Amino acid sequence: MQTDRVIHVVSAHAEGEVGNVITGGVAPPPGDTLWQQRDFLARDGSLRRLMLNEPRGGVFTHVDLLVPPRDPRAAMGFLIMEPEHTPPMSGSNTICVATVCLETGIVPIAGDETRFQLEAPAGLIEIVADTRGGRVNAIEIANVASFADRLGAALEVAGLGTLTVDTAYGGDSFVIADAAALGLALTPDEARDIATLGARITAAANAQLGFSHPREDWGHISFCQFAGPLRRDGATLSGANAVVIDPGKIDRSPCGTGCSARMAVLAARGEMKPGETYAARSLIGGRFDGRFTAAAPVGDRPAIAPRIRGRAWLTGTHQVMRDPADPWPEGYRLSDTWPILPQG
Ligand SMILES: O=C([O-])C1=[NH+]CCC1
Repeated sequence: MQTDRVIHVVSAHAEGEVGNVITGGVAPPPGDTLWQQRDFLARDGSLRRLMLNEPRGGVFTHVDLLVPPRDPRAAMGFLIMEPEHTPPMSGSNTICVATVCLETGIVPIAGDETRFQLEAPAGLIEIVADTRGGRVNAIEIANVASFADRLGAALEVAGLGTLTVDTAYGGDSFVIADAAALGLALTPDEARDIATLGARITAAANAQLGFSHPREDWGHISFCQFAGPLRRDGATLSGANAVVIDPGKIDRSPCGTGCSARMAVLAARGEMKPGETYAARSLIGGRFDGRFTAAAPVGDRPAIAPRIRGRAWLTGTHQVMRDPADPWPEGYRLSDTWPILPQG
């Protein structure tokens, strides 16, 4: 056996969405802040290609790199690599990272409930873990401030005509379209169509609407979220969503940043009040419980402080290697399983 890399990975999924965690073998990227480290990973791309390209990964995977935190209140920092983007924050990835940290002892379990902080490029994320019985039963995260950007914007999409969409930020940026208006029931058999359509809507939204965070250097729309109908039962709104991740695959979880963005839009429309919850379902039946805890303005922009609760499970440990004689040292991808990113 020959290898010039040994990267230690604990693999996991959160409500169905893969979030593999690099626990060793990779030096922290250059940068004085996690955002600068994030920038480096996004520009350099070599770690993403090694871990997410075939034969070591695939368009269905994300990988999270543990790094020393910069904020002394955080137990650990982490950098998120999705198939195309290196985002400020991600709900399913945070739940995977928190679960891996607890179940491998990086963060000690402290009785029935374990509280700690993680640091993402977007900032400190409070973690409340249900650790009854000495294992992780669920993770609740206090996500970053989330806000609606545009409500009821017109969007021209070739072959579909003019859609009415919302855009919002929930730790990452979304264009949100009404699933029913597009004839989508959000059932698993629609997955390929949803993924293809969603990638086209994201590209059109970037070309026609755009996004700019008032504080963060985040100037594009990352995802299209198809929002299913909501049913209200007292203080709880229940419904499905499907979030399409560039270059065109569906989040198997209900998408924590997507739920946060959707709650921000509901709040902006007066359709959700502080203290109410959003029980979100994904195409495979994964569930996140979102809670609109309070208003949390971002500068002069109305915003909410969302919390997301979900479960993750470990699926294995791996030592990722690279043989110097491998003719594909950074792996490979083909559009039959890794779609080509549509242009606007
Ligand atoms: O839960 C989340 O926010 C996400 N899951 C995959 C992409 C973003």
